[in-house]
Amino acid sequence: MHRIDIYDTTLRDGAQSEDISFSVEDKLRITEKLDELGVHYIEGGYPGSNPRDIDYFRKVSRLKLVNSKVVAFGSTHRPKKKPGGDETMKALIEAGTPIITIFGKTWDFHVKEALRVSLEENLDIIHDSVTFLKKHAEKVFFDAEHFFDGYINNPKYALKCLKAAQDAGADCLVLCDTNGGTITSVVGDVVKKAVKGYAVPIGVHMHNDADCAVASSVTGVETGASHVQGTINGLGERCGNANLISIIPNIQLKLGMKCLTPEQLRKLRDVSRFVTEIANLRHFKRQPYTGDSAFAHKGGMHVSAILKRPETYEHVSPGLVGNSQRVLISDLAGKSNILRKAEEFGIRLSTDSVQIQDIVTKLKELENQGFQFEGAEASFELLMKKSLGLHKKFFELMGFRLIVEKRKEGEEPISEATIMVKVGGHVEHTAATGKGPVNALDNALRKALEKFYPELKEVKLHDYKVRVLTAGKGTSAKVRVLVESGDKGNRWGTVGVSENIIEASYQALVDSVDYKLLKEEE
Ligand SMILES: CC(=O)SCCNC(=O)CCNC(=O)[C@H](O)C(C)(C)COP(=O)(O)OP(=O)(O)OC[C@H]1O[C@@H](n2cnc3c(N)ncnc32)[C@H](O)[C@@H]1OP(=O)(O)O
Ligand SMILES: CC(=O)C(=O)O
Repeated sequence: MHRIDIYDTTLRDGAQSEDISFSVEDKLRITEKLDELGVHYIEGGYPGSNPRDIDYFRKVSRLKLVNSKVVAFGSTHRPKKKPGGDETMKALIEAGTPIITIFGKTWDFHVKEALRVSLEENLDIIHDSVTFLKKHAEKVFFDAEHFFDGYINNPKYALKCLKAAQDAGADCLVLCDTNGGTITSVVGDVVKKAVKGYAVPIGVHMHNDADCAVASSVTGVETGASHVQGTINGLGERCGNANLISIIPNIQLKLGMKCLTPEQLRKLRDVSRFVTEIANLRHFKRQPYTGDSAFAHKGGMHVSAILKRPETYEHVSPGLVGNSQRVLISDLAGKSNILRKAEEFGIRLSTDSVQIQDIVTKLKELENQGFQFEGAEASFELLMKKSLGLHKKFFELMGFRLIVEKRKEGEEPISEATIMVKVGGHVEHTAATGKGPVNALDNALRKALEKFYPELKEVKLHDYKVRVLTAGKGTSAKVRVLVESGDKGNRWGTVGVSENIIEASYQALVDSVDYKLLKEEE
C-alpha cells in the first residue's frame, strides 16, 4: 500500500479566506496541531509577501516538529528579473525551510494576459526558477497554476510547462484547479494523462468554486496522484480550498490508502475544531466526519435502527475520526430516542415501560407549541425526570415584578427586578438591577437563591437567543427563548415559550437553575 502525502496549506492558501487573519502566534499553534495530526507537509506562508510570514518562518524553525516538514511558498521569478536578483526567490531562501513550493503559469491565456510574456519566456521562467531554488532547498515542488484550464485550452503547452519544471529538478508536479471550476470527471481524465507522461510524483490542489474540490481530490488520488493539497475545514480564497477534513478519511477509510496512522486519524475532530476556534469562526455543524451533526440522529426510525446496529445509518464508525454518535430530541422522535436519552441521563427505563409513550406525546405537544429541545437538552432532561416523578422542587416562586424606567431622553433606561421565593420554610424577598429586564430578573433570581444554594454563584449565562414563532403578529407574537448556561465544567441549554418574552425568559432561566441544582445533588 503506497503512502499518499498530505500537504496542508491552511496557513497560506487558507489565510487567503475572507475574514481570516492569523497572527504569528496563531500560525505557530496551528503548526504544532498539524504536526500532531501527522500531515506530511505544512505550507506555512508566503515569505515574499509580508513581515508576519517572515517572522513565522524565523520562529517555526525553533519548534520541534515530529511528523511534518515546513514549506515556504512563492512564485516563479518576475519576468524582468533573473532568479538571483528576484526578491521573491531571496525571501524563499531566507525562510530556510527544507522544502520550497513555487507556482508558475501553465495556462497560455494567463501567460499572455496576466504575466504578459511569450509562451517560450514563461517556460524559461519556470525552468530557471526551479533550477535556482534546487541549489538552496532539499526539495522543490512545482504548483502548476490553472493546470486544468490550461490543459483544456492548450494541452501541449500545459504539459510543456510541467516538463520544464521536471527537467529543472522539481520533486513534485502539483496540478492546480486554481479557479475551482473543473468537474470531477475531467480532473480524473487529465490526471490519468499527466501521470503517464512524468516520472516525478504528481499532486493535486483543488479549489471549491464548483463544490467539487473534495471529490476531485479523491478522484485525483484514484487516478494516480500521490500528493494531495488542501486546508483544514476547507478555508481558502473565494469558496475555499479542498477540505482535508473530508479528504483524509476518504482516502484512508474509503480508498484503503495510507496517509495517517489510526491514532492520528482520531485527532481529526480535535484539529478541525481547534482551527475553527483560532480562526474565530463558528464550527460548521454539518461538516462531514467531524461536525456535531455528522453522526447526530433525529428521526425515530433511524434511532431505532442505530440502537440495534450503528452501521444502519452511519457510513463509518464516528470514533475513527474522534467524533461520537448523538441522538436528538424533537417532534420527529420515537420511543427509541427517549430510551437512548434515558440511558444518557442515567434513568432506568425498560423498552416496554408505559411512561415512554407519555413522554413522546408530551414532547410532541410541547414542540408543537414552539418548544425546541434539540438545543435545550437540559430542559428535556428535567421534563423526563418530572414525568417520571424523579424531580424534586428546589424552590417555589411567590412572585416577581419588573420595572423599566427611562427618566429622560438620552438617558439609559434602568431595569430593576424584585422577586420572592420560598425555600423549605423560608421566604426570601430580594431585588437586583440589570442591563435589561431579563438580566435584572436573572440577577434577582440567583441573588435570592444563592443564600440557600451557594453553588449557583458558579453559573454564568453564555448565550441568550430569542426567536419569534408566530409571524405577522407584531409585538404580541409568541417567542421562544433559548438560554445557554455553564459552570466550571459544563454547559447546558434550556428553553421557554410564551407570548410574553419575560415569561419565556423566566422559564428558561428557572430550568437553568433547576438543572444546576439537580446535577449538584446527583
Ligand atoms: C493561485 C494562488 O493562490 S497564487 C498566490 C496568491 N497569493 C497572494 O497573492 C498573496 C501574497 N501576495 C502578495 O503579498 C503580493 O501580491 C506580492 C508581494 C507577492 C506581490 O506584490 P506586488 O509586487 O505589489 O504585485 P501585485 O500583487 O500587484 O501583482 C503581482 C505581480 O506578480 C506577477 N505574477 C503573478 N504570477 C506570477 C508568477 N507565477 N511568476 C512571476 N510573476 C507572477 C503578476 O504578473 C504581477 O506583475 P505586474 O505587477 O508586473 O503586473
Ligand atoms: C497555487 C495555488 O494556490 C493555486 O493554483 O490555486
